[in-house]
Amino acid sequence: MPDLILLRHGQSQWNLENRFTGWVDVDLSDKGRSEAMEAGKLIRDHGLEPDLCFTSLLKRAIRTLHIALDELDRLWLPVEKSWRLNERHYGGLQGLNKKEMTDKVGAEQVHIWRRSYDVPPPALKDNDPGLPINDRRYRTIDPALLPHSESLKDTVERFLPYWHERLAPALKAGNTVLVAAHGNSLRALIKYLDKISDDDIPNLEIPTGTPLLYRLDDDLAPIEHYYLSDRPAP
Ligand SMILES: O=C(O)[C@@H](CO)OP(=O)(O)O
Repeated sequence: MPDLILLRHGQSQWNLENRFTGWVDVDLSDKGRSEAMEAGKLIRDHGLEPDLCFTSLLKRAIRTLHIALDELDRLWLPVEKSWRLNERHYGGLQGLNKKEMTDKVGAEQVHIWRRSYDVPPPALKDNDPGLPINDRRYRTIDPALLPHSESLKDTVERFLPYWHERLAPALKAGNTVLVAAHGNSLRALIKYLDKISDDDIPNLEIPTGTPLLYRLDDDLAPIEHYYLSDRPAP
């Protein structure tokens, strides 16, 4: 029975400041580091032993993973990083304050940008220096694949090839897999795993730094899932 542990990064500095973050490479806050440590303890206390780790190209997820692995005394584990696990790209909203935008354009518009399934936020312009195409870490990626902004639907479409090519085979081979990623990239994966409808997905929220265990059958269909903080160790 393959086990998949999903871990949203701990609180970031921009979570704390209530700013749209997306692909901006913001680090963890002090609270985020503590959450990551706690996540490692929970994984250990529940007797889980990850074999392989996957994370994004963004330091809040990478650092969360490292802190959790340090707590597990498993810093030696193989870690694969991919842009496909990155947070949803928030386009022209990146860096703006969510409350200030709510005051400016109204709560309904902000909710559409944050949680609608297929409405992308305003796109970055072609000459924007902040475009991923100008960032060296994405230099090996086909530029046509790199976003100017993304809806959750777009995030699902770029995440799922990675599931099929890397995560699913690792699970089928019998590995316990730990994925340290982001609120919306994990919402994209969970939408697929749990067959959540486009209409229901806006209601799914994932807390920072709390391991979410999926127990899967041999075809990788979920048998059960729960947050490790929700139950005492078996
Ligand atoms: O700003 C972001 O990138 C995300 C995650 O923190 O925010 P939201 O919950 O609004 O999608």
